Amino acid sequence: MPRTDDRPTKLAVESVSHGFRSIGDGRRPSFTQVLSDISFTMYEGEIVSVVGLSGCGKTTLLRIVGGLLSPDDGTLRVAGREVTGPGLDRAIVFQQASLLPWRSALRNVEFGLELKRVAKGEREQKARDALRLVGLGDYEKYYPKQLSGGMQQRVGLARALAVDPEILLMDEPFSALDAQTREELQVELLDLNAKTRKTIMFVTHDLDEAIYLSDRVLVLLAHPGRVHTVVDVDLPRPRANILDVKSDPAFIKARDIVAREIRAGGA
Ligand SMILES: Nc1ncnc2c1ncn2[C@@H]1O[C@H](COP(=O)(O)OP(=O)(O)OP(=O)(O)O)[C@@H](O)[C@H]1O
Repeated sequence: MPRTDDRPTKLAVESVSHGFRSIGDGRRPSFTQVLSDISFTMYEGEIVSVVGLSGCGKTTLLRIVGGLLSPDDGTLRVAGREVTGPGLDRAIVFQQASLLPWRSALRNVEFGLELKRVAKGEREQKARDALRLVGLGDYEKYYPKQLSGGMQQRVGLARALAVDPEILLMDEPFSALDAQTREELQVELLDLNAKTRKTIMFVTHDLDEAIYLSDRVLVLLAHPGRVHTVVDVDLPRPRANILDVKSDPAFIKARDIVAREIRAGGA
């Protein structure tokens, strides 16, 4: 169960269940229960990773929290308010940045602010600040095709941050990047979290990434997806560089526990 905490609750997921109906190829329609009775809480400034075997429902859960899917049952609260659909209080970063190719980096970051109807001058300022925050202050005029994969993902992150969401939802955001760029972005995400105190839900397959980034790791079991356990990561913040952290006994212990819990459920 999630530990209690003095910090304000940013996200409360209460008894969420969801299934998909498929209208198969001439056969009888079927229903698959994908998530069952999921409950957890995230506190302000926390990074919580969601891990579990492929198909256990991590992305489905993130899409429900993002309001892209309506759960069959259960309730979601963001900063105490019940939410039933998408909103600018939650921003999602996917594996691909999906930038608009005809817009510069700055204009891409402005996109969410346009939806929020922020006036032009303020929009540009906020977009510039967000680009600076992700280390791309000098690249505002560049178009997506002129940027590397890592830089495009940074622009996607800036676009999400610019609207100043309560919660950042990240679905394997670094998994398409090479190992070195991935590590750079992990370090930058921790730095960003320290500067902005954003609450971050982070879906990943990579246990090292989950432990390095997170305060807690939510382990889901499959068929149907359900919360098996929540593992606390007992590493201080700010975190040292990845190599030092990975050799820290607390890192090794947390990684072992998470790996064991995933296997225990998958057996
Ligand atoms: N739109 C959909 N229609 C029908 N079934 C779906 C749909 N989306 C997901 N599923 C099924 O729900 C289950 C969970 O999928 P989901 O993508 O959430 O899992 P995941 O844990 O994120 O997987 P992975 O780790 O492989 O990305 C899978 O069995 C998948 O086939």
